Order: sequence, then C-alpha cells, then structure tokens
Amino acid sequence: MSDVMPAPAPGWRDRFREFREGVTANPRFRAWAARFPLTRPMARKRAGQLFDLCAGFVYSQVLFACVRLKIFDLLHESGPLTEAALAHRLSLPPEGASRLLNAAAALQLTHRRDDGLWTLGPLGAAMIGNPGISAMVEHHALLYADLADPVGMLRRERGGNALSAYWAYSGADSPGGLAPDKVADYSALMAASQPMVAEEVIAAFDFRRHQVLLDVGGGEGAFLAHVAAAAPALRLMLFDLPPVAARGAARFAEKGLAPRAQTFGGDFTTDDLPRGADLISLVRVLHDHDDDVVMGLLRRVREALPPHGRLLVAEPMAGTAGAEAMGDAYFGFYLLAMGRGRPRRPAELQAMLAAAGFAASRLIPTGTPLLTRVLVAEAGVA
Ligand SMILES: CC(C)=CCC/C(C)=C/CC/C(C)=C/C=C/C(C)=C/C=C/C=C(C)/C=C/C=C(C)/C=C/C=C(C)/C=C/CC(C)(C)O
Ligand SMILES: C[S@@+](CC[C@H](N)C(=O)[O-])C[C@H]1O[C@@H](n2cnc3c(N)ncnc32)[C@H](O)[C@@H]1O
Repeated sequence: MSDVMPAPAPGWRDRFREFREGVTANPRFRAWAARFPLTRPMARKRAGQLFDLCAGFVYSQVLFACVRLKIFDLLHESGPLTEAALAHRLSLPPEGASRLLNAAAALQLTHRRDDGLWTLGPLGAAMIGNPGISAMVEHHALLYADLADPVGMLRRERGGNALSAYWAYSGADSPGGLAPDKVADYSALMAASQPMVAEEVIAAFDFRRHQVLLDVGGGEGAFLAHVAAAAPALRLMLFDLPPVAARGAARFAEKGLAPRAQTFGGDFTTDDLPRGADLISLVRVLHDHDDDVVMGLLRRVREALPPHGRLLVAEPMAGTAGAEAMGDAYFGFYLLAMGRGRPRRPAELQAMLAAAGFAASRLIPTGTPLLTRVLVAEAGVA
C-alpha cells in the first residue's frame, strides 16, 4: 500500500487563483491589461506592489538614516525648519539633506509645507515618544547584514551570524552561564520596546483578578513594571537567565518595586520554575525557540501553576489578518537569522498548550494585533 495520500482536489478559490496567476504570467496579457481601461487599475496596483517589494530595503535605509540622524526628534522639538537649517543641524551637505528629506517625504516620514519649511509627516509623527521603534530600527543593521545573503542563510543549518551573536542565548550550549556583557544589549532593546507591547496586553487583560504574576523570560522587568502600575495589589516574580534577572532586581530597586517583587535567575530549559504565582506570562518568548524547547517550557509552566492558574502568552503571531507579512515574512526571516524559533499561528500554539496539559485556551483581542496577540490558557485542575 502506498503511504502517499492523494492530494485533495483544489477548491474553486484555488482554481480561480491558478487561472488569474496563469494569465498574469503571460507578458502579452500584461501588456494588454496595462492599456485596457478596466484592467489598468489592477495592473498599476500589481506594479506598485511589486515595486515596493523591490524597493523595501531602500525605504528601510531612508528610515534608518532619519533615525540615526534623529530627524524626527529635531523636527518635533524645533518646529518647522528650513532645509538649510536642517542641513546645518544634521551636519549634512545641502544636497544630502535635500535628498534625504525628499525621500523621507515620499515615504510620509517628513513633510514639506507650502512655505518650504520642513515638518513631521504622519509616519514620522507616529515615532515621537516611542523610542522602542527607533531602537528596533537601529538594531536592524545586524539583520540587514545577515540578510545580504538570504539564500545562503536558508541553506545554512543554523544562524551563526550577526543576529545570533546579538541574541546570545540563541543556540548557546549553556544559556544559564552567559556573562552579563552578553545580555546587556538585547535586554536594553527589549526594555526600550516593551512599552508598546505592555500597553496592548494591559488593555486586553485584567491583571487585577490575580494575586501573583510570574513573568518567565521577563527580561529586566519592564513588562512587570508596567503591569505593577495597572494592578497595584499584584505581587511580582521575574524569572530569566541569571545576569538578566540581576538587571531586573536593579530595575525593581530603582522603581521602588523591590518590596513587591522577587527575582529568580535560571535556565528554563533545565530548571524548574518557582512556585507561588496564580498567573504566569511568556511575553515575546515562545517564538524564539524550536518546538521541543517550547513544549518543555509549557510543561514546566503547567507544573508551576496551581489548580485554575492561568498562563498568558503575548507575542506577534503568524497568520495575523492584515499583518500577514509581519508574521511569516518579517519574523520568519528574523528568527531564521537568529538561528532558533519560528512565528506560530494561534491555533498551533493552542495545540501545543493542550499537549502540555492545559485544559483550555483562548485568543483575546488586542488593539494592534501587529504588535502582539494574546492567548490565555487555563491550567485546569489535574
Ligand atoms: C485629527 C485628524 C484630522 C486626524 C487624526 C488621524 C489619526 C486618527 C491618525 C492615527 C494616528 C495614530 C494613532 C498612529 C498610530 C501609530 C502607531 C501605533 C504606530 C505603531 C508602529 C509600530 C511599529 C512600527 C512597530 C515596529 C516593531 C518592530 C519592528 C518590532 C520588532 C520586534 C523584534 C525584532 C523582536 C525581537 C524579539 C525576538 C528575538 C523575536 O524575541
Ligand atoms: C525576546 S526576550 C523577551 C524579554 C521580555 N519578555 C520582553 O518582552 O521584553 C526573551 C527573554 O527570554 C530570556 N531567555 C532566553 N532563553 C532563556 C532560558 N533558557 N532561560 C531563561 N530565560 C531565557 C532572555 O534572556 C530574554 O530576556
């Protein structure tokens, strides 16, 4: 008997797509469709979409240059400026400033007023007061270095490049033994970008219903510090690699949270998790790891929870409607460069939660699913 199952017949949607993509692949049809009034808008749209894919890296570098030169902060703090004043303040030659400001305006990052003065554009304005986005943009230099050879990266068995060195725990034989200087940069990046995630999670989930929250892989405690402000009676526990947990203890002391907080240094691939929390969170943790590590971690979380305890998983997920490219394209390749992990669909995570012994799980809506999605799992009683 053959062990190859016959493929199911394609449905009408797939048949229609095959027909459409078949005709699109014909250069003579494309030439005709670009001229024919009824098909011209679609031809233009497809040309624009494909051009943006060709040019995406260039657009990213325009943004990178704006962030590196702190143009948005400058325009925000100084108000509208002439091109000459901007060139002077940015230490750019006039033609360099002009080139960048016009490129940024075309990408809606800056705007040239009718009187010729430069101001923020709608996307530049959205970056003000969010240093997390700027920090992400700056660290992309490592990702772009790795992505210079995407096919080579796909053929290599593992990352082993700029980004995997940055995320020192990824692929480390003994992550529990990492030195403080290896965790400092990524911990600072995670803390800087945590507010935009924490705000989404806190708006979606009421932490005041719980007594003690343990944040596993909680970095230097930025998420817990945000939740602490929203749930003043909640006690806080942080588990992370020893040098990261030490950064957390320092942050709690600095913010006056030490009396409410305990920190634990350990390796969640080998160590049991501390007991005593009725809610455990995994924020931007699971997607960093391969399935075997994720299953082991979910089982440890399940064991550490009391009956009816809960697990909250918050991270960007694959298959997010309207943000499909964020999941499988951006995080798919980001984690490939990092050397471990993959973006997962909510249903995949829910199947893993069930296999780890959770009684039930549900996806709760977040305001900006591009930034994070949230799954809540019930430990049940067993
Ligand atoms: C008043 C009038 C007339 C009009 C007003 C119009 C109006 C309502 C405008 C809306 C304005 C508005 C509210 C804008 C909001 C903009 C927002 C919320 C923008 C947010 C942008 C967020 C971005 C770009 C986030 C980027 C995140 C990145 C790149 C994250 C990367 C994460 C990584 C690499 C994580 C790594 C962790 C690891 C290793 C995978 O575990
Ligand atoms: C991507 S960061 C997320 C940090 C934080 N939850 C946030 O969202 O800002 C992943 C965290 O998991 C921690 N981590 C990775 N492997 C670990 C392990 N084996 N044991 C304990 N913590 C680990 C890292 O040190 C890091 O702080």
